[in-house]
Amino acid sequence: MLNAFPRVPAPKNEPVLSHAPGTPERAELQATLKRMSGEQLEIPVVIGGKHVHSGKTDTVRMPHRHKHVLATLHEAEAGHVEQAIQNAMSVKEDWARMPFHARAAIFLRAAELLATRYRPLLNASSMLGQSKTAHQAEIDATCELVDFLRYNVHFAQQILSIQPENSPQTWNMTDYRPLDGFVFAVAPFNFTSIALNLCVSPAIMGNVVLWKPSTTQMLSAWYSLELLREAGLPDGVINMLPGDGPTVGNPVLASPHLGGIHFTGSTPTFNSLWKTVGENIGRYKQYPRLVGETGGKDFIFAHPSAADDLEALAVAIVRGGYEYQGQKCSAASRVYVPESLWPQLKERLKALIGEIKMGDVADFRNFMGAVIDERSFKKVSSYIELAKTGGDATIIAGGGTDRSEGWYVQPTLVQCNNPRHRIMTEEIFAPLVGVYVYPDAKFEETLKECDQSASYALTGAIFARDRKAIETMMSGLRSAAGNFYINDKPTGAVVGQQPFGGSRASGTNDKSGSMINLFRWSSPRTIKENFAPPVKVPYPFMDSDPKEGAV
Ligand SMILES: NC(=O)c1ccc[n+]([C@@H]2O[C@H](COP(=O)([O-])OP(=O)(O)OC[C@H]3O[C@@H](n4cnc5c(N)ncnc54)[C@H](O)[C@@H]3O)[C@@H](O)[C@H]2O)c1
Ligand SMILES: N[C@@H](CCC=O)C(=O)O
Repeated sequence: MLNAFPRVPAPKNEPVLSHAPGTPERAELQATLKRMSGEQLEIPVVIGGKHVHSGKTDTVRMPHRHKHVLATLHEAEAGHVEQAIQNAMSVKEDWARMPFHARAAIFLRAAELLATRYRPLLNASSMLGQSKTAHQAEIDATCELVDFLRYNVHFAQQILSIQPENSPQTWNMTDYRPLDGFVFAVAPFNFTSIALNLCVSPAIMGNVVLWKPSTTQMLSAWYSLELLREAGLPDGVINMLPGDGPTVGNPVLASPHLGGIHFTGSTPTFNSLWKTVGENIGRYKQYPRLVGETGGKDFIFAHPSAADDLEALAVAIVRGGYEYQGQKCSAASRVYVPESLWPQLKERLKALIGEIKMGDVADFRNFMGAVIDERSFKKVSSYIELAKTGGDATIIAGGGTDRSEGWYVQPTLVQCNNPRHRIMTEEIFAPLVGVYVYPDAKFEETLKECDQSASYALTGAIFARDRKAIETMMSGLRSAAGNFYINDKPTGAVVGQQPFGGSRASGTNDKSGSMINLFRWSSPRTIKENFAPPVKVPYPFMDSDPKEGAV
């Protein structure tokens, strides 16, 4: 019992630890990597806090050593989905009625645990299971997830405090109820933080969630759920349903209790979920909210006036394009360069790419690990083959692949002679960057090409010194990216600083890690209380004046 509406602690972005040689965090992480590499977890379906071993199993492997099994996971089937829905609906009222400060405390405690004891666990599991380097794991699995937890509590409190005007004798209120039914959170493989945040943001607003992580993210997903359990999350608020997409998804989407989908993943998958919801629309007890952050074909566009910033441009292309093997929805994957800059830039890119070390992420000298799985390896290999044999394209750097031990793909740079080349327009989601070199005089024409040639609009970056050119690019590319960077790479959005999301085929642009996203998980009720309700029917103007007669 608490007779107060306390302010939540002011959030600050979690500092990124360097893991440099000699630091305590490096020693702790290395010890955890060693221990986890020697274990083989058994990951269950989790319903109402109970661990269910379905018996239908799959394996989680290291992408960079694909024979190494890290975990066996039990896959959920239709019966488990039904149990999970029943369980979620049975705890829904209790969770929704829990006072905000109590819900908030659970997520704040989780943030604290993650910033300390769970840090090496989440970092190591993301490194081993998703092939992230120590730095990429730290900025995702620890820092961004801590930020999501703390900022979402802060944003939720701000929302609750947004209240309507009052008038004499009346008091008006907005009651931020959770949605009717449950929320289905469907997660991609590539970000540990995003996967859990898909659950946390609806849950902080009082919703119950069915969570379907990606099979290739299951190791870090398991430790993420353990984190919330240890922080005090009641059983059933988040039920975890590992497994095949449609096997889990179809029965969930058929439930009359579906209240919303919180999705991050590819555009085709979100389209198929949306289509199924449309087909099932008559079944639902409410209109499900559909929130989806999807694919990208993110650009870097250089203006001739970036000549004095060539090194920054080259580094932005390399970091933006190849960090985490180009498997960020925000990764730079098409670059537009003026002819005047290309000869010098090309040499710098060749040199920088040539220095990149790729290999086992437990070896901290490596800048890149492997791509996530065989499907991804085959997909990017087919684009490399296209570059080699299809004409209209030249491989400038990289182009090699090796599947013998891990799913390794060299950082690859391909010059395309046609701005509509498939490498310049399709999401590949791997370390492959396309470059189109344009005549300086065709700057504005090429800007239009950049805006129109891909169906996505997630992130984009421009490089220029000339302020007039910056303004022209800002306005010419206004609809081409939901996150727009000036003289910076297009990746690395920070919660609270650059709310993240895109439009067109990149999603509903509900800006994860912001108040905008949290609003989607609430069904507000407006309440008016009248302290002096009228006690007679006639209006005052009808009161009869004895001197007035009918006109
Ligand atoms: N815009 C963003 O914020 C953002 C962030 C991260 C990743 N992404 C995108 O995610 C993609 C990469 O992730 P991925 O390969 O895991 O995506 P994906 O679409 O293959 O899978 C995403 C999730 O959907 C599930 N799924 C597939 N079919 C389903 C169905 N019928 N019902 C229910 N669930 C189903 C998968 O099992 C997985 O958990 C890229 O396209 C990337 O751009 C976008
Ligand atoms: N928010 C991340 C991208 C997430 C997508 O995979 C970034 O800004 O780089």
